[in-house]
Amino acid sequence: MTVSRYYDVKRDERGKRYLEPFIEGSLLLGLPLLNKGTAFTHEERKALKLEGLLPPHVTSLEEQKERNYRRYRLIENDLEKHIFLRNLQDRNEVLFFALFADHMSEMLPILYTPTVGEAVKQFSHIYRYPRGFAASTDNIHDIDQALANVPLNDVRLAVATDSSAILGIGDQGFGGMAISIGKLAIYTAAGGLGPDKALPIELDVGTNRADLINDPLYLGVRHRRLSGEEYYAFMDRFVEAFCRRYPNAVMQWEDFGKDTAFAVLERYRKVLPSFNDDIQGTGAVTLAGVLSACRIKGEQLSDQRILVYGAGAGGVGVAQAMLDGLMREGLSEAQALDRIFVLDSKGLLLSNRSMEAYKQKFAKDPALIQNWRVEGDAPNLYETILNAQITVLLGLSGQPGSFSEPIVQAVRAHTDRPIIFPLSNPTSSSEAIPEDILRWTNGKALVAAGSPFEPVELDGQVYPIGQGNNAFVFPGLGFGTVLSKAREVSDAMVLEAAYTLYDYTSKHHPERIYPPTSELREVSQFVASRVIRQAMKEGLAREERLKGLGMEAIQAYVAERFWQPRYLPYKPAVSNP
Ligand SMILES: NC(=O)c1ccc[n+]([C@@H]2O[C@H](COP(=O)([O-])OP(=O)(O)OC[C@H]3O[C@@H](n4cnc5c(N)ncnc54)[C@H](O)[C@@H]3O)[C@@H](O)[C@H]2O)c1
Ligand SMILES: O=C(O)C[C@H](O)C(=O)O
Ligand SMILES: [Mn+2]
Repeated sequence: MTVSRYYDVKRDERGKRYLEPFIEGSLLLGLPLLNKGTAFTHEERKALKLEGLLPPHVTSLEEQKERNYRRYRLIENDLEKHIFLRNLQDRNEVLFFALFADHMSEMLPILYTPTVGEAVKQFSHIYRYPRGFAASTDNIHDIDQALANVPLNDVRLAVATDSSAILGIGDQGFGGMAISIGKLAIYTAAGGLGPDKALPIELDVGTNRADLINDPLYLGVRHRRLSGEEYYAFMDRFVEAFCRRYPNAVMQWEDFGKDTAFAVLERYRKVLPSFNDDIQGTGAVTLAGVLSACRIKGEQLSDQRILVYGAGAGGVGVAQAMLDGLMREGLSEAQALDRIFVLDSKGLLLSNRSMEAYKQKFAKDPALIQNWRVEGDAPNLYETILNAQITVLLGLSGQPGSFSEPIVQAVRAHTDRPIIFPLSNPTSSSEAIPEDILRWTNGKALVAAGSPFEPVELDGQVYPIGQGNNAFVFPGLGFGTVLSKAREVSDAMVLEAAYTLYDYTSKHHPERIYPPTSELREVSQFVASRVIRQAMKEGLAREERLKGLGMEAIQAYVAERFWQPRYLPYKPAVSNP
């Protein structure tokens, strides 16, 4: 099997990798995985029939980066910057990833949250060039044929969304493809996954947005979303065909709304190694951050009383992670549940009202609130904070501004150093602005947010704002699963990712809640290594080469396989005289 229909990656006598293309001339310049642009050497130009098609001067990768970075810096609008970088990715992937790697913290908010949210919304209007795989109600009946058209033969990790709950901006129809593309760009830039091993996928089952369907430029199928049996018939067909085409691939489910997220995860997690980023990745990243905040406070997680605001994929995933963390500190499940309070749009979850199955574990016995002072049927956010003496407030509601000053002061009534994480994305959905929380609490609150925020200056002191985003977990979790060839992504592997992030932060940044995003690559390598070790411990790893390796050897194994943005030399199959 070759890596792609259009080329293969081989090793020479000395073990050095090179590209063997099956196409030549201008076709090569049109494929972003093969194109080097002006960096093709004179020898390569001759051998590949590129002479005359490129300017005479051969440019180095460094010079190409410089040329593009200069243009990039002249663009003022973030969405235009996103479009510029995406165009570069669609022209020349090595150059794109080399540039991204050099400017990780600067470009992350452009390629990923929050600007990717705008790219999702505008997808059909800013569209330029195809990328990834579009499964839809138009091709699901010939899905094997459609998948056979994908030129990549060795996909190891796919990110798929049905676009029903993109970030906090809801149903986005076909536009969700931009999220799958964005997540995979991080997998390559920070997670070590080769771009030829990655496949972004949009599962276009329709949209319930009339404005999209009525937009003449809209690129998705024009009907309401499939639901119920029809939806799962679509998903079953897709998953079966995907496993036939890519039997070695791991799947990351992304931005499925609460009505499908839990069901899809459970339905397929033993069919193919897979995880839901919003449930599991978010749970892990939040647990790591709350543990770090506790360390800064000089307290234990079990000293806290935790409120999770929002009970969808993110909220329930976070509540479960808190439960796991509390039990690791020695609490029984019942004791741990006593410290966790989950609210949805109707208020505190109470077991005497009907609710979706995935919420039920966190619902409280109504007897608990008998002596609470409450005005409506169920305690609201403010009432729960006061009555339950909350010390940790976690926002996964997508409700901007819901952590107002009275809410934050209510938490402060129970602790001098409240832990407050408005985790909803993009920036416009954040439950609060970190600067406000710090001002309201005279800098005492321990704050992290889902979207990036500039450091806050208050009374001469500078507070960096950690980014509590699953980007600190999914690249390492996914790449570790790929490298270990794990049969499944177990709950213990996800939890291991959380403690790895926590350990990394404790060691390298003891004063911070999360590391700076410039260290995403280091974090991801460490997470991948410990996820591999955990998969081995549980007997899930199928990679023979890992047998008997200790932690140091596993780390070396990961580092060696970490994809680097460097041009490989070309050696055409038919040698030229
Ligand atoms: N920081 C991160 O890494 C991260 C990860 C996942 C999700 N999130 C954020 O969490 C938010 C929700 O995403 P999701 O995937 O859980 O979506 P979802 O559709 O699965 O769930 C949304 C939930 O929001 C809650 N909600 C809605 N209105 C509310 C209200 N008025 N009061 C209280 N709760 C209300 C409901 O409980 C609902 O279930 C989004 O803004 C998303 O960006 C952040
Ligand atoms: O995409 C992000 O920035 C994080 C998370 O997956 C989300 O849905 O908000
Ligand atoms: Mn998401």
